[in-house]
Amino acid sequence: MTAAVPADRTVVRARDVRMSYGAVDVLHGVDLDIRRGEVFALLGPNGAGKTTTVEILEGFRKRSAGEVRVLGADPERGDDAWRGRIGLVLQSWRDHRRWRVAELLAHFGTYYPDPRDPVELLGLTGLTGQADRRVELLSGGQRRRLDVALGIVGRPELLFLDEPTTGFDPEARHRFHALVERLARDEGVTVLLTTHDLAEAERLADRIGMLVGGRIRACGTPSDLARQAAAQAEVRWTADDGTHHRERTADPSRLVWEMHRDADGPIAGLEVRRPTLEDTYLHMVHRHADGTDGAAEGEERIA
Ligand SMILES: Nc1ncnc2c1ncn2[C@@H]1O[C@H](COP(=O)(O)OP(=O)(O)OP(=O)(O)O)[C@@H](O)[C@H]1O
Repeated sequence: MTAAVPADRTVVRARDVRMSYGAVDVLHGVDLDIRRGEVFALLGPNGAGKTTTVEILEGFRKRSAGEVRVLGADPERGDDAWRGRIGLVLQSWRDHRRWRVAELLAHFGTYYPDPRDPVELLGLTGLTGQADRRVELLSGGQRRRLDVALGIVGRPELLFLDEPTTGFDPEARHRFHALVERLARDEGVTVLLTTHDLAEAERLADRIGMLVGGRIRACGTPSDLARQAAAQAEVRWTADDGTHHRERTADPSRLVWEMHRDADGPIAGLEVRRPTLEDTYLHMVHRHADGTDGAAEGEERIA
C-alpha cells in the first residue's frame, strides 16, 4: 500500500516581496518557504526588515510588490477563518489592563472554535500564580508570557513569534523554549520566530533565514549557513618550540590529516574550532555592509 501523499507542506511562501516606506526601500525581494511543522527563525540586524516581513505575512501590512501565500491564502485577503488558524504574539494586554489574567485568557478563547483551557495556558506559560492578578500589575516578563499564552489560546496551525523572549528571565526562557518545542513536536505547529538571541535560534529552529540588506542572504540549518557563508573552521596547535599556531580552513579534517602525516609524533594542543552561528551571522552581516542599506540589483543571492 502506498502511503498517503501529504497535502501541500508549504505553509508560508513568499516570492520577490518588496516593501517601501515612502521613498525608503526596506525589502528588496524576499523569498521564503516554510514547511508544515517547522520552526523557522528569521535573524538579521536591527532595521533589517524582520518585523516588516512578519507583519506582511500576518496580513497586517500591505506589501509594495511580490507574491505571498500563508496557509494557502494571500494574507491581504485572509478572512476570519484563516485568521483563526494563525497565532500572533501581540501586546494585546495593553487594552485590557484591568482584566484578571485567567479571565482575559477565557475571554480571548471565546473568539476560537476549540480554545485551550485557561488553566492549561497558565501552566504552560508559568503564570499559574498570577491567575487572579490584574494584567496591569504583572511584571514586564510576566506580561510577555501572557502575550505568548494569548498567541496559542486558539490552537494555531501557524504561530508568529516576534522577539518573544525579550525580558524573560532564564527560567522563563527555558520554559518558553520547551513550550515551542512541544507545540512543534507534539502538535505539528509551524513557528516563525524572530530573535536576536542566536543561542535561542540554534536551539529552537530547524532552519534559519538571515535577512540582511533587504533580502534573505542565506537559509538553512546552522551548518548549511556556515557553508553558505564560507565561514571557516580554525585549527589550533602548539609547535615543538612551544609557539602557538592557528590556521583557518574550510576543510579542517584534511589539514589535521596532513599535519599528522608530516609530524614525527603527537601534536600538542591540537584543537578544531568549528564556526559558530555567531561567526556565520557576523560574517554575513559584514559581507553585506551595515545590513540595513539597500542591496544593489543583481547582487549575489544565496537563498
Ligand atoms: N511604519 C513605518 N514607517 C516608516 N518606516 C518604517 C516603518 N516601520 C519600519 N520602518 C523602517 O523600516 C526598516 C525595517 O524595520 P523593521 O522594524 O521591519 O526591522 P527589524 O528587522 O524588525 O528591526 P529590529 O531588529 O530593530 O526589531 C527600519 O529602517 C525602520 O525604521
